[in-house]
Amino acid sequence: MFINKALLAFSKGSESKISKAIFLQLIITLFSSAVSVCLSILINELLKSMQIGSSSVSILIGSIFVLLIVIKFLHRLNVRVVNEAGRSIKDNVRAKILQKLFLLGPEYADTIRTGSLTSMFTTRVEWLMNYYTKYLPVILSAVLNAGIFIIFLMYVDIYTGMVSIVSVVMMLAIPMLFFGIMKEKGKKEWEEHATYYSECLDGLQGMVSLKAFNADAKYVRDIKNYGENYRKAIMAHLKVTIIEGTFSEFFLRVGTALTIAITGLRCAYGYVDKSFLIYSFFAIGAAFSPMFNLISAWHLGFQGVSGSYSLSEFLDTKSENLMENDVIGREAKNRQELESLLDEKHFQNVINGDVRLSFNKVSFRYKGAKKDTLKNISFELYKGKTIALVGPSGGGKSTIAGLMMGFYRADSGEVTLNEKVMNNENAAFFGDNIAAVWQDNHLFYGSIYENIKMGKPSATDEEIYEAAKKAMIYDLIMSLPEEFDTGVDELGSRFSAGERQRIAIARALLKDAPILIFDEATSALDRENERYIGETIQSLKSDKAILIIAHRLSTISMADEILVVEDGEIIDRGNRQYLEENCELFRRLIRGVK
Ligand SMILES: Nc1ncnc2c1ncn2[C@@H]1O[C@H](COP(=O)(O)OP(=O)(O)OP(=O)(O)O)[C@@H](O)[C@H]1O
Repeated sequence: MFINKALLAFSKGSESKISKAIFLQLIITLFSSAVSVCLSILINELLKSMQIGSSSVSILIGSIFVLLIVIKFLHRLNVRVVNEAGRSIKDNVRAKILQKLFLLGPEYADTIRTGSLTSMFTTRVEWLMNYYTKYLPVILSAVLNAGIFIIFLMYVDIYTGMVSIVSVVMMLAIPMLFFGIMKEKGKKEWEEHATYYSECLDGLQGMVSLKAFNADAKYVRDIKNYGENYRKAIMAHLKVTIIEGTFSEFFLRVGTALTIAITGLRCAYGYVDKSFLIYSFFAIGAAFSPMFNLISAWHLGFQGVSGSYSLSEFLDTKSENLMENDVIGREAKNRQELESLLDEKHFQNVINGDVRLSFNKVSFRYKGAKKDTLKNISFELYKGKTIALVGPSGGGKSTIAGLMMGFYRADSGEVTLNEKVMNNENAAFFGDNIAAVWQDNHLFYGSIYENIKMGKPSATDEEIYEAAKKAMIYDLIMSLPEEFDTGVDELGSRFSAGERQRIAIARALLKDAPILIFDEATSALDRENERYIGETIQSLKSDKAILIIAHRLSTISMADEILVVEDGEIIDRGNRQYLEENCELFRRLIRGVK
C-alpha cells in the first residue's frame, strides 16, 4: 500500500486534517455502497411483490434519494477538507525543508542547484500532498469497503467469497510488482525536472550576459533539449504507469466477471439461495467499483513514495557544520509552531561590554579543494580595533569572514568569541554579535523599509532613518515616489550596485552589533559616497570591533592593523607605514590602488 516511515513522518502536524479527509472519503464510499444495497433490496422487493406503491418500496426509494443528496453534499465538503489537508501538508513540509536548509547554511547551499531546490519545494511537496489527500483516502476506503462486501459474499457462499478475495489481492499485488521500476522512473523524472528548472533559472538570471555574448540562441536550443529530456522522462514514467494500470484493470474486470459467473453458477446448481442472487450481484458491484478508482490513484501513490524518499534523503543530510540558532535549531512540527518560534525574542546574546574575537592557528579547506584555503591564521579583533585584510584575489580574505560568521568550520585551530569556540552550538552567538556587509548583497522582494528593518526587527522608524542617513542612502530613498515604501524587486535589480550596497550598509548599521565586517563593502561606490561612508565607519571605530576587507587606500589607512593575506597565509602584518617600508607585496598592492 506504499506506506513507509518517511511518509508517516511527513504527516506530522497534519494528522487530524489527513484523518478527516480519509474519514470523509470512507463515508462517501460506504454511502455509495449503501445506495447499491438499497437498490438490491428494492429490486428484490419489486420482484417479490411486483408493486411499486408498497410502503417498503417507498421507504427504499426515499432512502436512495436521501443518500444521493447526502453523497452530493459530502463530495462538496470533501473538496474543502482535502484542500485544507493539502495546504497544511504543503506548509508543514516546506517549513521543514526551509529549516533544514538554513541549518545546513551557505556551505551546503553552494553545492545544490537552484532548480533542484525549487523542484523540492514545488513538485515533490505536491507529490506528497497528492499522496495524503488523493491516494491514501481512496485506497483505504476502497479496501475497507471491499472487505465489508467480501465478508458478506463469504457468508452467502464461501467459493464466491474466495474468488473475490483472490481478484482483489491480485489487483493490489500488481502495482507492487512494478514498484522497483516505478521508483526508478519517478526518480529519473524528478532529476530531469530539476535540471530543466535549474537551466531555465540560470538563463533568466544570466540573461544580460547571454545577450551580451549573443549566446541566447544557443541557450534556447539547450533549454529545448533539457525540456525534451524531461518530456521523455515523463513519458517513460507514464508508459510504466499505463502498463501497470492495464494489468490492474484487466485483473479487476476479470475478477468481477469471474465472481459474477461463479455466483450465477453456484446459484444454478443450488449452492446459493436464489433470494441472495440479486444481493450478491450488487455486493460484487459495490465491492469492486471503488477499486477502479485505485487504478488512477496508484500513480499518485508511487509519486508520494518517490517524493518521500528524496525529501527524507535531503532532511537526513548530515553536516558537521550546522548553523543552529533559536529558530532553526529547534525542530518545529508544523508551520504554526515555526511561526511561534520566530515570534520569540531573538538576539538575546548581544555582548554589552568588551568583545574579543580570536583566530588561533586556524586552517581550513573547502570540501573537494586540493589544498588548504587558509593556513595557520591567527589574529585578535576587539572593541576599538579595526583590522584590514588585504591581498591578491583568491587569497582567502572572504573565507576568513565566512569562518567568523559560522558558514564554515575550521579544520584545525579555533575561532573564539569571548572564550566561546565557534561550533554548532555557539554559531548563533557569533551571528547575534556580528553584522556583515558583503561585496554582493542580497536585497529581498518587498520594500526598502523591510529590507533595512531586517537588521533589527524591533527598530523604530527613527532608527531606520538614522541608519539610512549614516549609509548615505536616505536622500536617494526620499527622492523615490514611495520613499521608504518603494518596492524592491527580486534581487534588487532596479537599484544600482552602489545603491544596493548602501541599503545593505544601512541594514548592517541598524543591527548595531559589536562586531562589523565590511567585505569589499564599498567597492561599488563612487569616491564621494565612499568617503562619507568611510567617515561613518571611522566614527564607529572606538565603539566597535571592525574587520574590513579592503581594496581602497582610504579604508586601508583607517585600520589599526593590516594583515597581508596571500595564498591562504598571513605573510605580513602591521600598520600602513611599517608595511610600506617592509612588505614588497603590500607596496605592489598600494601602487595598484593608488
Ligand atoms: N565555496 C567554495 N568552494 C570551494 N572553493 C572556494 C569556495 N569559495 C571560495 N573558494 C576558493 O577559495 C579561495 C579563497 O577565496 P576567497 O573568496 O576567500 O578569496 P578572496 O581573497 O576573498 O578573493 P577576492 O579578493 O577575489 O574576493 C579561492 O581560490 C576560491 O576559488
